[in-house]
Amino acid sequence: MTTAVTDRPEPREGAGASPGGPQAAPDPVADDDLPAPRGASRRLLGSLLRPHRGSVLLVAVLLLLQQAAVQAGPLLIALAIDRGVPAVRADDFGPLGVLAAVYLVCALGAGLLLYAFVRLAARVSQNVLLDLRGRIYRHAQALSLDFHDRYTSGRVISRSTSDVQSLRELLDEGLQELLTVVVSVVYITALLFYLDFGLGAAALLSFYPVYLLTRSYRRRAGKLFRQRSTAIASVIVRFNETLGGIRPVQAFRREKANDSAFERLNRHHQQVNGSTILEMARFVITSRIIANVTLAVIALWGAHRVAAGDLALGVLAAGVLYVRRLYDPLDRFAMILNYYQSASASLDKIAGLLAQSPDVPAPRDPVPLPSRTASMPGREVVFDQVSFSYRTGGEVLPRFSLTLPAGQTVAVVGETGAGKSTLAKLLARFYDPTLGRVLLDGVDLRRLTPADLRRGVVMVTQEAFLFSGTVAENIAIGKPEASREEIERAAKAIGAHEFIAALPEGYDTDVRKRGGRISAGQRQLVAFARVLLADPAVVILDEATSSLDVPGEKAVQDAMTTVLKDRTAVVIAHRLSTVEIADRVLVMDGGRIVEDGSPQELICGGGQFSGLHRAWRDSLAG
Ligand SMILES: Nc1ncnc2c1ncn2[C@@H]1O[C@H](COP(=O)(O)OP(=O)(O)OP(=O)(O)O)[C@@H](O)[C@H]1O
Repeated sequence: MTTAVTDRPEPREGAGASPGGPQAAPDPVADDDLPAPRGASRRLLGSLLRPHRGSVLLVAVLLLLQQAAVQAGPLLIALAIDRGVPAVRADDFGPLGVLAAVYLVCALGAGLLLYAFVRLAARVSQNVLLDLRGRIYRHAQALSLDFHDRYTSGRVISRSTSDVQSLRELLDEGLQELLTVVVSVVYITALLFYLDFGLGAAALLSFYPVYLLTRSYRRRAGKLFRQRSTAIASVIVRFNETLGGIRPVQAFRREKANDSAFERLNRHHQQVNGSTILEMARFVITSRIIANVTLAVIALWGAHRVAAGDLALGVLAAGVLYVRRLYDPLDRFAMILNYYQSASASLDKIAGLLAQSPDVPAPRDPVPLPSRTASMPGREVVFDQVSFSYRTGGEVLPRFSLTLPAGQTVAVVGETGAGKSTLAKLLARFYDPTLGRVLLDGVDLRRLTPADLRRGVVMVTQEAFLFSGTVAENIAIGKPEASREEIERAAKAIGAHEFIAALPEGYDTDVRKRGGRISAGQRQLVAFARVLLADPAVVILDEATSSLDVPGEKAVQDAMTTVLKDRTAVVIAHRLSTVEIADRVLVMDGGRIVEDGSPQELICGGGQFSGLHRAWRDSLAG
């Protein structure tokens, strides 16, 4: 994929219909829930756990052993009451001593096994989350600009933060308890049947209302958890957009309006959250009622049977203990189901994101670019019968063909919305043409490897973007293996060396977020040095519309001339002074190239450009 060495906010969806174009179709990507194929979440979970199969199996074995040790307790107590105590009455301390020793071993063993289980389970879950976060990050980076135009970055952040977090809660806290509950229920029911068939049957019967309750809770809470995850994503999106655009927010005094919009989203999140808590409270209260009724019935019925000599006292004591243990985790079960519901809603959303495929995929059968000698200026660019529509709008560029010979500097001018940036983005392969081909030295851009494309074409957009890191690191993005000498040479050629050397730590100065510590013109210079170092055959420059201060402008203009030299260059020109350095000018209007010629030809030609040029000259004279 082409390196966008600088960045510029893209128009949002819906802003893009061409004048008179057909109405935009509803956009599935505009929703928080991206469509995913059936079973995608399950497959995702499977693929995350598969590398840890061995550990997962060991975790299961540890849990089975640990629960066996824990659940042996009441059985040993029953034996102690019914066999150990009568033996003590007959002065035989042996059986009770043995039972006490076994009890102790079980208690200690259960503790040790729990420790091993928690350690191993934590390691598996941490590795799974590490893998998942990495997958989301890599996938989001690989998705095309078209996707990011429509699915805001806040949503991607929400996927890799709050959604991964709910999965973490399930894996770290919920899953362990869920497995413990399931295993203990199986053990306890079996033990109750072993102790006394009636007790086992009574416990089994009481599961039915619990099952009905759980089913209805899952259904209702599932819906609420989806809503909650969407609501928190909206809060994150709003945060992200506000802070990402903090300059316009403050410039236009949008704080109050933003506050109330945020308040609405925040309140909605609070309400949905409140509903989930209420739903959980309903579950807990009802399950306690079921538990207490079951316990009372078993105790009364058991006492009656003990009195009738039908049941041993120790068995009743163990039965009551087991039934308590059976229902004790029910309170936590609601919480576990919460984790589960919330995590499965999140997993669906993550699977939806990961199911999106890039619109500009890397080729399966790449074609290498013809080799280029140092003396060759740039590469030839051909737009062959190209037309283009954005996915959410009508046709923006009707079919056209265009050849840019190697080494030519082409200025593209035209009214706002004429299609200049779209043309440039097709050349940078941010998008693929709807019809036709874009060729670089005769090779379709779609057939180039990402590395060849990166070396072939670089686009510098209006807002020179600096990543956090040092100035040197920011320049080296153009060529990661570059030495310090190469970096400095590029900066010197661009005319950026003086200001960089004057920074507190020179090239090692951290530019901080978005290069806030250096001026807009200086950022532009760093971005140019980056391109010079990358040395692409074709450079596309989306010239800044904002005027810089006069000395700054001169420095930027000089740097631009250096960057354009000896390569094929496409400049989206907002200043007519830039056009003067071009070999050729393309005038665009409504997505069509309406004039094409050298600056002199067009100035004398009496078309749109000559009018624009006259107006510019007049404004300079005035
Ligand atoms: N991501 C997008 N999705 C849908 N339509 C878009 C998108 N980006 C641009 N458009 C539409 O395509 C048309 C051409 O836009 P483009 O950005 O290429 O114009 P431009 O000449 O570069 O304008 P400017 O000088 O203002 O940057 C416009 O109608 C615009 O609304």
